[in-house]
Amino acid sequence: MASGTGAGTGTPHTVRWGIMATGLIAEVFCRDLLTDPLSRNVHDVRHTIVAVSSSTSVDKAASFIEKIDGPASAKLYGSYADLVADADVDIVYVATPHSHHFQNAMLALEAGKNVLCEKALTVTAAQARKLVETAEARNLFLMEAVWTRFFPLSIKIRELIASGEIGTVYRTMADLSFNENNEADDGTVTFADEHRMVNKDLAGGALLDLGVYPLTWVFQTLYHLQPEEEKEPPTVVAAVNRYRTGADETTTVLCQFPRHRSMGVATTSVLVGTDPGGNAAAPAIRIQASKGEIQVAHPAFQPTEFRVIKKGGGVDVVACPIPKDPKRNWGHGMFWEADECARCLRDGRKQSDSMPWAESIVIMETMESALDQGGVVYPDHITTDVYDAKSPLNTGRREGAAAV
Ligand SMILES: NC(=O)C1=CN([C@@H]2O[C@H](COP(=O)(O)OP(=O)(O)OC[C@H]3O[C@@H](n4cnc5c(N)ncnc54)[C@H](OP(=O)(O)O)[C@@H]3O)[C@@H](O)[C@H]2O)C=CC1
Ligand SMILES: O=C1OC[C@@H](O)[C@H](O)[C@H]1O
Repeated sequence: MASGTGAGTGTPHTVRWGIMATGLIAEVFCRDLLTDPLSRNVHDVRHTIVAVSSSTSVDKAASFIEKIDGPASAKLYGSYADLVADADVDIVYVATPHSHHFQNAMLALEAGKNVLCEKALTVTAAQARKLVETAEARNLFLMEAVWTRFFPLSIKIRELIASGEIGTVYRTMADLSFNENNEADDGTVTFADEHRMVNKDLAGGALLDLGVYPLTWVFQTLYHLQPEEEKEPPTVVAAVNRYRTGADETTTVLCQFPRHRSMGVATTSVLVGTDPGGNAAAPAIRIQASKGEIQVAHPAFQPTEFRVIKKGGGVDVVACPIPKDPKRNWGHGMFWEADECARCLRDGRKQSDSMPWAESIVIMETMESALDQGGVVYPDHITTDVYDAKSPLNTGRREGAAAV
């Protein structure tokens, strides 16, 4: 469902969020939760933050709620286990590094909580399957937080393709690359080796962090719209260049869908940029079809404009700005995925039609295959699919810290 829904249908359904981790994206997501849904013309759902947890300390949770100008009533926890035990929490937002997603999401599901988990859902496909099995067995909602799928822009593009407006889509090329080169141009990037973007202990690397977005465009245009019985996992051919930390720095993934004679090309890098001049001169995404193509402007994760180009001429430019709540002077676009979670919870749906479990799994399989082909090997303790409530990934003991 897009924005602009539910006007005049009575009291909005309010969802009570528990926030797991207090880093950068948790801050952005929570600021979106705190915006007034009416500022995006949403009338049927609302959000409230009832608890925040930090694995570092209660003080960090307190600073977080202050920083985001969040509700003083929110409970503050110094452990993820305390958060998932809170009876007032309807859904847990997991905002930890990739390495932690499986254990943290399991912690929440095992405690009977619904989960929205940041992308990439897990480090391995087996972990993703285990999360889905657990959610299904416990009758809980689970969704990978691929927020772009819930943008009105994405919905419009999926509708355009489904309506046949550009004919049959045969190829999608999508890129999300950040030029993070150091000024010395010595092949090193601005991230320290310990940073989650390049640190293998945190399942860093271009593909899991950025490449998941070009793959989202490949899948939402070439896979998602196919009839259920015709969906086929792609044949995956990948090339990977590894950074000095062993994580991938530049990765290209070819996805071939033989049944539909279509092909996706997803590229990602931390050494070159999709839009180096910052003027959206080249499209980040090209959805190429028999009667024309759709071009989507950078960045692939937060696009606000696309062009429909018909074979033989004719260009329509479609702007899809992200609404701001004037009272908070804020609007990032993550609220649409939160609205989707709220509607699923309200309606008793355990998975989203726009980001279904099976699709998160097939994308994880695709990324796993690409990383395998490129020789990227992550440490055992973050690739295991054996859940351990006492794993340091759940208790927050940092690498090298004394065992508790
Ligand atoms: N949707 C989007 O646009 C974006 C999504 N992301 C995704 O969000 C997730 C988090 O990224 P981001 O917020 O940038 O990361 P940050 O490093 O800023 O925050 C991660 C948080 O996780 C917690 N954490 C627990 N254990 C560790 C550990 N060993 N090392 C580091 N942090 C730990 C910490 O919170 P605490 O101390 O409170 O427990 C920390 O603040 C990733 O999955 C990333 O892919 C990131 C950016 C944008
Ligand atoms: O999900 C993301 O989107 C925005 C990027 O800046 C960030 O690195 C990535 O995690």
